Order: sequence, then structure tokens, then C-alpha cells
Amino acid sequence: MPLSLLPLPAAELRFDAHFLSPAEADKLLVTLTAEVPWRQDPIRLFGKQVPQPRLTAWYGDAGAAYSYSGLQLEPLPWLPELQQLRRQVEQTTGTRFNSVLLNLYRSGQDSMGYHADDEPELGPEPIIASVTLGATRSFRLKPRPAAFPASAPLPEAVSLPLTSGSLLVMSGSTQRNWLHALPKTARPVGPRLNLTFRLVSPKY
Ligand SMILES: O=C(O)CCC(=O)C(=O)O
Ligand SMILES: [Fe+2]
Repeated sequence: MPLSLLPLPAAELRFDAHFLSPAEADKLLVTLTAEVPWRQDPIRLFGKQVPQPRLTAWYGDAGAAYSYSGLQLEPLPWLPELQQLRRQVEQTTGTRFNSVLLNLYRSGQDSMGYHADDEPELGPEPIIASVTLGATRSFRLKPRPAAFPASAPLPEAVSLPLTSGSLLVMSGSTQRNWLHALPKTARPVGPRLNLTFRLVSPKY
């Protein structure tokens, strides 16, 4: 299945619900959950240090250092499974990636707040390829008000259910014009593992 373009104004979003087969996605979820050295780093939130409401890991080519929410992350060396997935994602998107951020949402209580992936090392129009394994969670996008003319109504926020094995590609002006989040849910849901492949420019 090719990637299909999702209709969101002033954004570039492509989606394939069946990028990985259910069997591939399940196998990868089990392997990565067990083999990744998951961490729960503190983040600064309103001036206070609090644990992130999810587990994370950062893999990449040597030198692909990245700062995220005030954290400096040195990449772990690629696991064979992640290398293979990177190649698959590169083939499908026609883009090169040198790193991947893994987020493990252990339950519906784990989440990620609204943000844009607009750190300088990602460049002005980053391409971010997001693979989901495990539970379906809603990915929310809302407009950045400053990015839209004040004279017209703002576009509405949207919810995309990201299912296991799906691939979502954000590119072009998406990060400049929209924020995204993975809200908590009160529904009982199993773990969800998300991988966002990125191309970061090494800092020398
Ligand atoms: O878990 C997700 O689908 C979103 C992850 C995300 O936005 C990020 O890693 O920057
Ligand atoms: Fe993000």
C-alpha cells in the first residue's frame, strides 16, 4: 500500500495503515519492549522536575546527538531490528534517517503533551516518520494560532487513531503550523510503542 495524503490545511501528512503486517508489528513490539534499555528521564514542567509520563530510548548513528525538551541525548547504537525498520521506512519515504526516538506508553495514563518537533537540528522543514506498534491511541493535531491568518477561523483540531503497524509521515510545513500530542485515555488500553525516525544534523 502506498502512502496516502491526509487532508490537513497548511500541513503535509501521509499515512499507511498497513505499513507492517500485524505479525511483523507484534513481533517487533515484543522484541523491542524486552531488549531496549528503557529510561524515564525527568523533564522540566512549569519550572519543576517531573518524570516523563512514558519510557523512552534514542538510537542513531554516532554523532547524531539531539536535545529534546531540554535533555541532551547521546544515541545508542542501532539494534538489528531497528536498522531493518529504518531501511524499510527509508525505502517507503524515499528519505534518509539517522536516528529514531522510541516512546513506550505503558498504559492509557502515559502520554505526550502538545509540542512541535522543531528543534534547530531537525532543520526548517523536517521529515518525521512515525511507526506505531501495539495499542491504538489517538494522535491529536491542533493549529498553532500564530501560523494562521487572524481574519479567518482557525482550522479545527483533529484526531488520528494510529493503529499497530501504521506509518505516519509528517513533512513540509507541518511542524511550523501545527502542534501534536498523544493524550491520556481513560479507556483500558495495552502498551503502545511509537518510533519516530528523524534526520538530525550532527553538531560539531
Ligand atoms: O507517540 C506518538 O505517536 C507521538 C510521538 C511524538 O510526537 C514524538 O516522539 O515527538
Ligand atoms: Fe512529536
